[in-house]
Amino acid sequence: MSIVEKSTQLLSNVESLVRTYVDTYIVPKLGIHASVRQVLIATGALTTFTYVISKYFIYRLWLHPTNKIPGPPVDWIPFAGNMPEIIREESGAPHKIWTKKYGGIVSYKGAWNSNRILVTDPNLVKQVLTTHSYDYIKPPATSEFLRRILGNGLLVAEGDIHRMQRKMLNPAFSLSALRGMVPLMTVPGVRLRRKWLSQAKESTEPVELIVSKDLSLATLDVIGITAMGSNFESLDKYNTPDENKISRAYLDVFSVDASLVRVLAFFFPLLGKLPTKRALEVKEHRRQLDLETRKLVDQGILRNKSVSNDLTLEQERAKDLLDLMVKSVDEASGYSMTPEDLQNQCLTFLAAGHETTSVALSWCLWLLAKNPEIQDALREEVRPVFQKINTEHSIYQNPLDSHRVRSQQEANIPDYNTIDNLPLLNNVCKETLRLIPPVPLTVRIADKTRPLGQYVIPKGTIVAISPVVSHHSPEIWGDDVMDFRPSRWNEDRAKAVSPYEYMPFLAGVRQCIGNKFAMIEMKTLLALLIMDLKYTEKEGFHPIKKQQVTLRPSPNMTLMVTPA
Ligand code: HEM
Repeated sequence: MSIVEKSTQLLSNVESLVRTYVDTYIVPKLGIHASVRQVLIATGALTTFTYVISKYFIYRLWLHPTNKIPGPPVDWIPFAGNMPEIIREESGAPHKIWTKKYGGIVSYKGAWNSNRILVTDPNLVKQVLTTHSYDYIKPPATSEFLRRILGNGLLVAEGDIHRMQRKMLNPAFSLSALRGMVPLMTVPGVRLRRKWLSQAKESTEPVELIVSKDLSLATLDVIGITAMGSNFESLDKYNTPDENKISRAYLDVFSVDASLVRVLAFFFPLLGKLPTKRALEVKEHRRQLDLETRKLVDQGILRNKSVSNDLTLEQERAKDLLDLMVKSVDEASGYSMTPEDLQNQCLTFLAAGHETTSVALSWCLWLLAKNPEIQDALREEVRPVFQKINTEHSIYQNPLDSHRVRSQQEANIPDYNTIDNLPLLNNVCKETLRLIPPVPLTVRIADKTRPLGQYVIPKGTIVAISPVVSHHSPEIWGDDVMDFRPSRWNEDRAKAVSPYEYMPFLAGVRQCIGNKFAMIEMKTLLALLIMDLKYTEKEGFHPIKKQQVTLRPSPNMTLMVTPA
């Protein structure tokens, strides 16, 4: 259909809408003459048509300053911009093609032809994420969506509030704090290994396992123990009457769901607010999460009131995130977090912390199943370190009652540095996060009109940053960019990559606060799950990567497992 035909059709649709409006509301009230009615209809239709065409079509497609930036033409569906291909293709796929064709800054269109830019040039990414980071905020609709699930915490805070929260929360994620959390991180890993090993031993043939669900439960247990000092036991109690309400809620909230309503909500945001069955379920889960996390926060506050002040440095190290947050005070203002603040941060850590890591581990096991030699080499590397752990030690029955530092020695649990310095384990984790970054794309909105490179980006423009584009660029990584090759991390080329090109945790002032936590957790769980289990692919199983906040495997990751 040509542009003239499309416009004529649109005008006739607008005219019929205006006619209905005039006949229903204006003519009966005012009793006006037929000829006046005709003029009213014509003027109304023409004004509406002109407004719609000028704003959503002429301005956005030609006159908006971002049109000076090269980019792809819009799809043939009027007002859909480039959304059809974005929705149709795997996350980041169109962005990769555009970057290759148009360069490190690309102009494209969202729903209703809204003006968007994609930035991958590392110097420009740095400007957005570091130099002028507070001038590029999260779009309010994205924050509202995240707030519904993740609470009103660090992830959605902006400006000075973000700056202050970040400063107060940083010590909770310091290396010394993380060192003390390692023994607790092994607890869900040991339990999951035990569960899979006993399932694998049930048959002489490889056993089929849905690994992503169990990984989600195990990572939730890690964050439960290390963030909130609570032993959810999600893994052991899943689908039983004693099931933890927090794990039930998260499992459901993060289940893959790409309903038509969600796709249409890109174009008609009000649809996203409809009280659909799914929306009501999410609301109820959120209510449960609020109740349960509030109980845990109150317990955490009490726990800290009753702790004496003569703690040894060793014990100080072994605190959980909540303990550290309760004690945190903003030096400049003297502000300390209220129970509500603590609850919101905990909700954020629970959701942001477990989902991303479990998704990363699911993809990692899949990549290792596809690359048996790397899997075998990794097993050889981690076995001597992790096989020494005494899994019968009391920390694996009562993690919260054990003295963590003493338990680490008694149970031979490797310490932070030992785990962190295993070279292949490190390379495998980094390579997984390069090839399949759990957060492949994130967006900001320009809060001020300001230059970016040689262009002017007006306030209100959506700015997309896509780690997956640079992670998959042959110019940066070489021709084998799409191969899973952990050894590339020993080579100069990978070592020289800019932090604005390799950014599974993003970069700049809003870089993932949990990045070191996530890396040591991922390494610990992976080592425990690989040391005496062997993973192979299930025949005919081809998971696709679905962006559901994170890049989840769909259907759930399923692998064949045997004892190794
Ligand atoms: C493999 C695991 C993880 C990945 C790939 C990941 C990735 C990311 C990314 C890309 C962001 C930036 C999002 C944006 O601003 O658009 C982020 C932010 C954040 N992450 Fe993570 N994350 C992981 C694990 C964790 C863990 C374990 C925690 C907490 C225990 C956590 C807590 C947070 C928080 C609170 C933010 C907001 C930071 C801020 O805005 O200042 N993440 N994460």
